[in-house]
Amino acid sequence: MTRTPVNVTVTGAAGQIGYALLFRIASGQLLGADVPVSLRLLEIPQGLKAAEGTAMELDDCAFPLLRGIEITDDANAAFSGANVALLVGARPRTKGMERGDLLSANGGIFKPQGKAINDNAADDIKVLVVGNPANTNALIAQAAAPDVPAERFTAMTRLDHNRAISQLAAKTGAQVTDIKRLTIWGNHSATQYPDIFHAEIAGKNAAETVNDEQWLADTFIPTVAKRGAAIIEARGASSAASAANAAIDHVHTWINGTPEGDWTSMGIPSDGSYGVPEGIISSFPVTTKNGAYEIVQGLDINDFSRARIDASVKELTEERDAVRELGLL
Ligand SMILES: NC(=O)c1ccc[n+]([C@@H]2O[C@H](COP(=O)([O-])OP(=O)(O)OC[C@H]3O[C@@H](n4cnc5c(N)ncnc54)[C@H](O)[C@@H]3O)[C@@H](O)[C@H]2O)c1
Ligand SMILES: O=C(O)C[C@H](O)C(=O)O
Repeated sequence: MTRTPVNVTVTGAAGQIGYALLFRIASGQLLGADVPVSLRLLEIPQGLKAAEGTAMELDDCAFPLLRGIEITDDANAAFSGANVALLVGARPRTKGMERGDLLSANGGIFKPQGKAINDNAADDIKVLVVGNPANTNALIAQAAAPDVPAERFTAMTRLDHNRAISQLAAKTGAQVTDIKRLTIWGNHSATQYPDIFHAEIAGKNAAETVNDEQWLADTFIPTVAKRGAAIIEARGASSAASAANAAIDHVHTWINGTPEGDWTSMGIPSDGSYGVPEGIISSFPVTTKNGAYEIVQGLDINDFSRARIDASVKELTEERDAVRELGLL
């Protein structure tokens, strides 16, 4: 039986994340080895030629699942019939620039794109915002798409999740595959809180296994939370291949489900769980099944965690208030 291709729209397709992402989508790693895909690449006019070059390379791979590539600078065309939208195109943070500075620079991009999704995407559209500040950009896009269920707009904290697993594995000598139930709470920013109190390493509680609150507070949390800045410092450019990898993981898990006994982290519109104000897009522990996600409920939040979740959520409410004042909500 021939399956109808899934339409995947990627914005910022000519950028460095786009370059690391598109070949993996076309090869089947986003949706599955038996799912044909049709790509829509959205760029600004100056990016179109480079996007065409990437499309030539995609053709040259002769990917069996790739059924078409359209390149455009028109958001309405790019999101027409989109089933999955990866909103990557944005201005990346450069050396010394704080993420808060990016709000007004990037906010203007996500409002029209949210409207274009509202007006043109398929009914089952799933949106992942990667472009920073990802949580608040997702909120702006979601607010501009009143006809799309709010929960379809998500922001990427999977890179933080993967970074935290890798750091914890290195500290304990475990394999990354031994680590389960880790959570990123809050914003994709330096205030995020990687929580290991409910995590497990080979079935044992991670915080008890580490048993070193000073390492947790002074090394683990800042290393994970400031990893994006450390990569910029080292590479002179923000993370690209690891960000593309996390975007693949995020969408793949959303569609295909979390493994039994594990969960993942996603930036999603809060329903008020864990005292996070309803509506802001904050990272939570979630399980996924049949293309839908649910917040993991009933976790005990100790004082150490509470203070850090609250600090990141406070930053998110301030970002929301700032974009509201800019007329972006
Ligand atoms: N959430 C995360 O974990 C995470 C991780 C890494 C990077 N990022 C963010 O991802 C974004 C992209 O990073 P990059 O390194 O690929 O940047 P890049 O500058 O290499 O590419 C961005 C691309 O977006 C395009 N673009 C700009 N405005 C656009 C618009 N309105 N419509 C369509 N395309 C547009 C640009 O022309 C450019 O080609 C940045 O905001 C970066 O900070 C997020
Ligand atoms: O922090 C940044 O701007 C880069 C990116 O979000 C990252 O986490 O690598």
